[in-house]
Amino acid sequence: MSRNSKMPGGGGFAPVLPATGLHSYHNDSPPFSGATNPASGEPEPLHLNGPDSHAHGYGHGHGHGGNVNQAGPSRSSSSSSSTGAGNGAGNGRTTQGLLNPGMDSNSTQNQFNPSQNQNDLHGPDSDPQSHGDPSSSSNLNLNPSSHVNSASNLNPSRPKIDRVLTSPTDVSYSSSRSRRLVSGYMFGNPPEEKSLKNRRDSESTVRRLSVVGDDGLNKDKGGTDKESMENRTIHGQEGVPEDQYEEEQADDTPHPLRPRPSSAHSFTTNPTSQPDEENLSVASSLRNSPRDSPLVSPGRGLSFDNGRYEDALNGVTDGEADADVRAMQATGGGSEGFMQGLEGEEGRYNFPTHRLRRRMKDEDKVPLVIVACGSFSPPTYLHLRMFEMAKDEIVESQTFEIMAGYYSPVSSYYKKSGLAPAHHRVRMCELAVEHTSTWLMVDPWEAGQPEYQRTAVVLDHFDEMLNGKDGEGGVEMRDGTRRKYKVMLLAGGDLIESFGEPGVWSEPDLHIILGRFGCLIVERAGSDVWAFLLSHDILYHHRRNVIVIKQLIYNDISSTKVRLFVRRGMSIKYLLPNSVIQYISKNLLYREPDTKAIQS
Ligand SMILES: Nc1ncnc2c1ncn2[C@@H]1O[C@H](COP(=O)(O)OP(=O)(O)OP(=O)(O)O)[C@@H](O)[C@H]1O
Ligand SMILES: O=C(O)c1ccc[n+]([C@@H]2O[C@H](COP(=O)([O-])O)[C@@H](O)[C@H]2O)c1
Repeated sequence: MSRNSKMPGGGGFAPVLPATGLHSYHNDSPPFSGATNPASGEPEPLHLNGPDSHAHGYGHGHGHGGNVNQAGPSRSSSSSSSTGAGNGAGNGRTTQGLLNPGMDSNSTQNQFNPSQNQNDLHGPDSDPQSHGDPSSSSNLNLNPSSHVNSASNLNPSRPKIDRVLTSPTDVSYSSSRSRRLVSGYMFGNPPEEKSLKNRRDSESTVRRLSVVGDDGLNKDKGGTDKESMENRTIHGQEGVPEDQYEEEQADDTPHPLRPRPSSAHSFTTNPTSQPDEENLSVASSLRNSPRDSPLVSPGRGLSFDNGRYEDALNGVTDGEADADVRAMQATGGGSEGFMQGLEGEEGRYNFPTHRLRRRMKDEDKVPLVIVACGSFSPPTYLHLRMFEMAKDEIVESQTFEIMAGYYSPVSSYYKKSGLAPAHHRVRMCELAVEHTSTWLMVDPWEAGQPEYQRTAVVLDHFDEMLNGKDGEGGVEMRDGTRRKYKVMLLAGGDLIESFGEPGVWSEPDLHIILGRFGCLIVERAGSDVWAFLLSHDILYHHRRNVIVIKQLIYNDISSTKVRLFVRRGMSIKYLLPNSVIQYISKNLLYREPDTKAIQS
């Protein structure tokens, strides 16, 4: 890989590929590698289809009270991946109008803000401070509850989910994502006929509580003045991102779960420092003799002696081969209560922030949070590697600074063969990252929803959790101002190729995902990402908000095959973390044919 020359403001120019005028961070790569505007991380202005083009695709179905007419002209045009932006551009109408003919196209409540459209299609402003302006979110009416409403209205005539699949085996399903159409979803799954209100009410309370934290500046707690708002930080949980550990330790407040110096062992959690002898001895005792190690307490999860480093989620670990002693652990009861749908405090949703960095090392860059949506049934080393590959690419680009990464396992209502129940998949993802990563976390929100949530909704949820409303969230800059986290979707090439499958994704959602958020795409053997990017109009349109990641060492561990191995009694060791293997074994997962695998 070649390092790109640095742009003013800390960004990097990717070399221009002569034939196309597009950019790549790799000299040997086809031309899609996220030549984003370095200041904001957003694409530079695009004028593919003239000024009217943005009318298409943005007035989408989200947040509508009304129904989306999928049979309308927009759907038929969007059913082909190659007609996306192009077709819509010509008609000069908003998709909102097209999708919902009964609605007044001037209705601001249900319409996209034209300035947002402008931003998305013609490149958002280059001011990092205004990036991800909350107004755009509110104008887009993308809050999760409105999405849920719109999701439930996308196709009111769709049948209810049949949660017991009568489908072929995983293998046949995973061989092509188009098979998912066979399994019955279009634009996600049909909603359950449950009232979301109670859950949502408590959820929004929880959200306020968990995101703002207990600095007393929460509106609900009386801190509503401007100064208070400006000083707000996201302190959902007590965890301190790894690289802030030393810094924040300066105040002498011991972190309840962070390793504390003791007479027995002392080591630093600063990942940038070289491991000292003590670090090495702790780490090596973990690696060499897991069961005897003071770090490992079978049945209780990883725990340092004298409670110095506990697994608050009480996970199963058996000497994770690659356990990282610097890994911050979540506090509280984890996601278990929430995933079980318990009432009250026990079932409270907490947005995990224990590894979220809240300050930047290089404020010229754009603070980035990476979100991977998927089934993770089970999570494998490939899923962990995806994030590391993305990290390398991001570092190379010099445009962004990674603040955290999240898995968002899909709920049990996603109609795909081979899904273990959502609570198991959340727990497996937690186990996979708990001791092996210093920057990855698992958000149980999507998995715990009582109906399927589309990816655009999920990304919007992250945006809200991270950046809050009314400007209280985001990253604190040295001058006291706040900058919004940019949220990007991390996905494999095969998932991206499903963008082109008729009826799977809604075109307006793709504009949201690619335009407002952005995508990191990991190449996957068997899918030609480059060709697809060129052929898909919406992807091409947002190409500067898309970063393609080359797999320099190909890894094609497949969850489908892992499930089959389990069923056939074959070894799955070294394909996924030990803790996950043990969890699968303890909970007897994947023993049955997949037709029986989906239960809540
Ligand atoms: N080998 C791979 N290379 C690149 N991306 C991958 C690979 N495997 C999975 N992904 C990506 O990981 C995310 C989650 O994938 P998923 O949980 O479906 O894993 P999977 O191994 O493909 O599972 P399954 O076999 O059940 O389809 C998706 O974005 C998917 O594209
Ligand atoms: O938002 C949509 O319309 C949509 C359509 C198809 C798939 N998705 C998401 O894509 C992900 C696919 O995951 P997987 O495991 O099937 O690769 C999962 O998170 C789904 O919710 C999302």
